[in-house]
Amino acid sequence: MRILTAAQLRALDQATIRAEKITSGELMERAAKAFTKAFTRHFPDPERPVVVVCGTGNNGGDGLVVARRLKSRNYKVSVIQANIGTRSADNQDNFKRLKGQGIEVRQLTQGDPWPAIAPEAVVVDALFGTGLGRPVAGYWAELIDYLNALPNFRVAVDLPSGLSSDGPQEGPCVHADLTLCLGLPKLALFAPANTQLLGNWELVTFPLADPDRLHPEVGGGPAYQATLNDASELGGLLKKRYANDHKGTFGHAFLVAGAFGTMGAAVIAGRAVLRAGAGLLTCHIPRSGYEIMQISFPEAMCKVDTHRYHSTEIGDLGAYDSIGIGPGIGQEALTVEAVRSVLSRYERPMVIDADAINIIAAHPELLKLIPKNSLLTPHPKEFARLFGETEHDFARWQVQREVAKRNGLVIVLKTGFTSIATPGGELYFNPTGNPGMGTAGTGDALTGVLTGLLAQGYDPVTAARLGVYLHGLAGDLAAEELSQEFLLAEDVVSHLGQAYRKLRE
Ligand SMILES: NC(=O)C1=CN([C@@H]2O[C@H](COP(=O)(O)OP(=O)(O)OC[C@H]3O[C@@H](n4cnc5c(N)ncnc54)[C@H](O)[C@@H]3O)[C@@H](O)[C@H]2O)[C@H](O)CC1
Ligand SMILES: [K+]
Repeated sequence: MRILTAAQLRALDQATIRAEKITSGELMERAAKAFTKAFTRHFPDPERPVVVVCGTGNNGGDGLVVARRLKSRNYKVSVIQANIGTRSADNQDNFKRLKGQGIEVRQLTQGDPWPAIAPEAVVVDALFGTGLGRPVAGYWAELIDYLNALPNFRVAVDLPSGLSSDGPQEGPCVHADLTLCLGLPKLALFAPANTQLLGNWELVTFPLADPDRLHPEVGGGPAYQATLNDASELGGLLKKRYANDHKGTFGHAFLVAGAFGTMGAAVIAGRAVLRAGAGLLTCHIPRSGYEIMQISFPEAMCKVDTHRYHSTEIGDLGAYDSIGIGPGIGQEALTVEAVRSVLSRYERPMVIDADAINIIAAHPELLKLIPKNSLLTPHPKEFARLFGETEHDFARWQVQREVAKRNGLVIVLKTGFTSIATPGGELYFNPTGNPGMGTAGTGDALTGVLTGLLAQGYDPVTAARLGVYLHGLAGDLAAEELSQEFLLAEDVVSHLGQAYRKLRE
């Protein structure tokens, strides 16, 4: 599913109107109908009052249609009409259509005292959407502050009013508890800095033209800025398994992980390699980790380092279909040389994580040695160490894209909505995962999953998109069953099976 800028969304609306020979009013009706359906799912009790706060653009127009539709379902709905500027045509039409419906409308003009809102009412925020042209100021900014100070549950239409859809946040913004985003996702939904403003967000879909056909109309560049990975597309990327397939078919993975005191990282990542479906796994570990590995994870083969506590000399790599390097390896001088040697000798895409990333950050000349199309999986701090600090989420995505393209790498930036930048310049966002996965070892599990997918012959971009999705979905299924608080990395790994099953459905 494509992620569009506000300008691209406007062009898409026009393309839809032309292609389907409908009016803009009919498109607004579609959007508001889909919103109302989602809203009534969240708030099924029509007795609970709903106050729709409408602006004068099309976001306000949506709000007016929502009010009319809720009324027809017998909801106790009223409207506060904020007279911000000139009404859009569809706002005007729908304002007229409210007459005679028995809906109370209160007018709010600059300077008026704040309207009273019963504390149990759900406030529907329809002041501004994607048409926001500048930060909200003056009286209307104070209205936003007033709404934010109320105890009411706030549901945003499309976006919380005041939110910048395509760039860093400036100015006041409604703090929504729930955002029902219309049509297609906007970049702002994925920015960690916006988490508090958006509350939970959901996408409310309705038929729109195909954005991939927009190109000529938005003038140059791709007609979308990023893509949200969805199950229907990813499910189709899963490889089929055939009756005569065997261990060899699914690849031999090699994992360089663990050191004295961090052997758990090797165990977790190793399990994830095989649970993701690789045929064979060899782990390179320091001598003191040998028993730990063999006892806790008998399915793995072990290559033991000459050093008791660290990995220092890594042997022949020719036999392996994929390599994962980094979890728990530490940053000893001898380990730095071991990493350097693996990067220079291996010629296929590999997975680079954790301490291997920190080693590369401390020795930037290593960046050039990374085999093309390898996967790097930094979290934000590791990303900053590698590629520098950025001012905001949007600048970081820009840097992520540039470094992925320039170095021919797949960069997996691990956040709430993990982003994946590809050597071809694409940016993908992942929708699965939950805060319960913020626990020791889940990153090691991701490294294992990605290494396991590469071993099976998935191309690196597909491996990244699928691996991040499956890992997050496994975490979601585990949290559903066990609660977020209880979750351990091993629960994520042990739910990979259900995640595969669900994705294949
Ligand atoms: N395909 C869809 O998803 C559809 C979504 N729709 C909704 O339309 C809005 C966008 O509507 P638009 O009229 O372009 O803009 P807004 O209503 O967001 O607000 C614009 C309005 O406000 C003025 N304005 C802008 N910034 C400020 C400011 N800082 N202070 C004061 N006034 C400001 C501006 O001049 C306009 O008058 C989208 O979000 C959806 O909710 C449609 O229903 C069609 C289908
Ligand atoms: K809004």
